[in-house]
Amino acid sequence: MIEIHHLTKRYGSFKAVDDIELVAQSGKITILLGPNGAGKSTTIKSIANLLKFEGNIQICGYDNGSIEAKRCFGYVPETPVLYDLLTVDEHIDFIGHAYQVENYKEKAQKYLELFHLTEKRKKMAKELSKGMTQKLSMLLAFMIEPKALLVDEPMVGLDPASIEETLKILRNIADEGCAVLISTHIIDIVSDIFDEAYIMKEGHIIQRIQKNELQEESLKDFFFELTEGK
Ligand SMILES: Nc1ncnc2c1ncn2[C@@H]1O[C@H](COP(=O)(O)OP(=O)(O)OP(=O)(O)O)[C@@H](O)[C@H]1O
Repeated sequence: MIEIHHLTKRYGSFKAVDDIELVAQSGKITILLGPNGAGKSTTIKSIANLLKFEGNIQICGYDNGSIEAKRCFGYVPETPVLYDLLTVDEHIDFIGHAYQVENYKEKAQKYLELFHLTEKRKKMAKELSKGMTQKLSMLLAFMIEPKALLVDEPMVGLDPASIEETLKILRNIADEGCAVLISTHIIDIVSDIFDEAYIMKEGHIIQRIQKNELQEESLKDFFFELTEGK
């Protein structure tokens, strides 16, 4: 579970995120939706403890700055952070050892196949296409079998088949008990798989809604009503 209480992030005097509350439950896909500049990435980076912030964030019951929290969450950033000169296999070895993942090669193999990266294993990160680097970045976060998963704009740069595969994987990961939190502004892609949505605008959470509360209305219509078509 990921719990955020009274999260505020200021850049100078500007509040990019203003006193938000959010809970991403284990076994569920929670989405953070909002127009450009709403504060989604700032929220995700605060959860990943990459930014200084005010408030309290717990991951799996631990303060997000603690080593215990770091061991239990995976993070897929908006722009993949890889080592240009390491191969796909070397990235897998590095993360497998750093997180002390048992049988990490087997776990990675499953995602290499699902993402059609098997024949790229000996390629350096700098030799991969943009979509392939995104897939490698996801593979590295998924193979540690996280209890909480932060995914920032995961579908940018992926082809339609890869988007479908990624959505299936995210659903499976949630069904195995992980708290999956996805930040995105592309509503169509997540409208089928989300369990709960938080809608963010100008640094505030303006609405929280469960999928079964939407009834006839689509998530997109609901979102546009709240954000005035942004
Ligand atoms: N390093 C920074 N310094 C100053 N302001 C920043 C910084 N990073 C983000 N901001 C501002 O904070 C606000 C929220 O930005 P953030 O990147 O969190 O939005 P977002 O919802 O992820 O947007 P997008 O969908 O465009 O990625 C924006 O007004 C942005 O200009």
